Amino acid sequence: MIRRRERDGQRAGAGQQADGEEELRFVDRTGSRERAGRQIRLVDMARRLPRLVRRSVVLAWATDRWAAAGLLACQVLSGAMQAMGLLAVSGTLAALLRGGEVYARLWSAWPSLALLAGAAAVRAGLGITVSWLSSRLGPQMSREAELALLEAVMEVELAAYNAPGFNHRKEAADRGAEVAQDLVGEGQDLIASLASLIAGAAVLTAVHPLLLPLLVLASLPQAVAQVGAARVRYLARLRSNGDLRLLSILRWHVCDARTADQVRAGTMADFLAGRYRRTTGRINRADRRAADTGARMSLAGSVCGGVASVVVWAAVVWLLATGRLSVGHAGTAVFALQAVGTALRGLVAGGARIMRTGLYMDDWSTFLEEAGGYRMRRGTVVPAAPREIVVRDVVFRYEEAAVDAVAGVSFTLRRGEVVALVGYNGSGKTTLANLLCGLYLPTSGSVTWDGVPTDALDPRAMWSQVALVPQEYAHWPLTARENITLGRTTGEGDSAIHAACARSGADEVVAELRSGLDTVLARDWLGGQELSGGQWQRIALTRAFYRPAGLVVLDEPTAALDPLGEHRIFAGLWELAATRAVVLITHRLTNVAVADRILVLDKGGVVQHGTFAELLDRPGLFRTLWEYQHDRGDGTPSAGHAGSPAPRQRTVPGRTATP
Ligand SMILES: Nc1ncnc2c1ncn2[C@@H]1O[C@H](COP(=O)(O)OP(=O)(O)OP(=O)(O)O)[C@@H](O)[C@H]1O
Repeated sequence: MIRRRERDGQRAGAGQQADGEEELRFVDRTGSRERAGRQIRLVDMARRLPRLVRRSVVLAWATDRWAAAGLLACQVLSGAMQAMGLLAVSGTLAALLRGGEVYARLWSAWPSLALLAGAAAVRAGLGITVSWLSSRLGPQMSREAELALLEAVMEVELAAYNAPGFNHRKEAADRGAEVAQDLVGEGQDLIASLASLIAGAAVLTAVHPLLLPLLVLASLPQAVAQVGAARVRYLARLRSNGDLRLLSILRWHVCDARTADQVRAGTMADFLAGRYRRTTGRINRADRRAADTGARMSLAGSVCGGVASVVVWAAVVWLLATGRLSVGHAGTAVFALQAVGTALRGLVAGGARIMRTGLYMDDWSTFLEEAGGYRMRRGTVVPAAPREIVVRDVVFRYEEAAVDAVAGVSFTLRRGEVVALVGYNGSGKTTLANLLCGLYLPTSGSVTWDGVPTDALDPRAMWSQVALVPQEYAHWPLTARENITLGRTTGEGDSAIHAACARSGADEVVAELRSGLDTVLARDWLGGQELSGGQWQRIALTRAFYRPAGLVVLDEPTAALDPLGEHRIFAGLWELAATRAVVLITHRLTNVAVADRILVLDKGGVVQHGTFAELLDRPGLFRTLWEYQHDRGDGTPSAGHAGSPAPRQRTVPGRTATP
């Protein structure tokens, strides 16, 4: 019956609301984790526990070896103290129950009493030490795990972000890093329970060998129930992962300053709250189902455990009645039975918890090992600024896409050239630029930098030769200086930054900043300042002017600029291209007049190429696009559109007629 409920829970979490309404849900591939979660059983747990405890010790050791060693020593000592305490109980009872005068009995019992008090005091002290060391070690372990995850994420191929499976694995790993700190407490509880169990079991066996096996058998029903409840809770959480992700994204969009105006002006509050409420409703239903099932399992386990305990106590009474056990030993057995019972329950409950944490940690460590399956495995050739980038028959298809984003493109880009990419939305311009930069690797065909394919180049060395200003550039919450240098400084200091600002038009922006280049470009920070969209774009463009890179890619570089700002950028483009290869992507066709060559893309392929004048002269997609933009009502294209930069006259040495 319990199994059937677990299966029902899975169906309900798979994408359909209880009221039958279909709703947008994240792709959430929990297949392998689901299988792992279903394996949480007593036998698997017993098999995996040593490995999990070892992992917790190794992680703790790597984080802070003194704290880890201290914790282990405390637990071993605590177990020894427990055994000593139980022996002292036995000694005390034996002395007190012996015949004779009461003062004499008390006198003979006092060494055991003193030992009992001493052991209790030492255990209390050890408990405080354990909690002190654990609270120092736990958060550190999570931070170390987070850092390792960040480092792994920065080492993956950019293409990974287009794969739903990768994002899911990354989030599962994130949860693993978050719970890494629980491993300390859980590992400690487990070691403590084990130490108590060994101590209690030794004493119990010494009292009578029948008692320990009986107690273990009596504890089994509760153990099975607890592990079952842990499995149900883990699986419920796993199946709610997609919804939990949706909630965190909704929260971010509702609270973020950049979307706050649209939430209000778009009167989206009720819509977003409704979506949030429905999602939490689904999670709550799954949680409630798991809690109910877990409680039913625990109840069944407790009832069976209760009946089994009666058998154990009956055995003690029988041993006492038949003279197989002295009264003193029977008293010791009572304490030892309680101690061992508590330790066994602790062992199982702690085991179930650490098993669950272990599954999350598995997600984390698997991610680190494989970087979500997308670790960069490129070559080691260190390139100089490229003289020639050759694109040959390049095809690129995004993971799980039905069609190619770039379909059989060939052309050559040379140092000193400005090549413009134009075309409809979604025609593959940005993807092609990312292929030139080696951010993506071709599905087939090749992109070579001076004869070396991009997958054979050392990626960091290659990207140090790339200055990319994407359509959506980052607004780093850093100083203006750091926002321009991106952490890469030259020997020239601020003078190089000011020179780049002068070329991009950001000099006016920096001049108005409260602390100049030291101003943090985010209002949230003390003394920070926020910029307008166009001011941010000038800062982003300055990055390209500042960076000593051989390839510059500008994707819609002036979309937010005023006409003066735009004029400055395009007037400075030839100067920028003097020592570099420049790729320009823009929908404002008047601006592509500055390019030496224009490639017109449609559905991922190059359908036209040529100079600005050549393309305007011929019928084709470029002229159609031009007419859409500049049609003056009489159907004639306005080739001499006022304000458009003069077509570039300079020729590039070695330029070929082919694209
Ligand atoms: N991350 C992605 N995952 C899957 N498909 C993508 C991704 N990015 C782009 N695409 C698809 O690839 C195709 C080319 O997109 P690309 O961004 O290169 O076009 P573009 O010409 O730069 O468009 P725009 O002019 O709108 O910027 C489109 O069909 C798009 O849907």
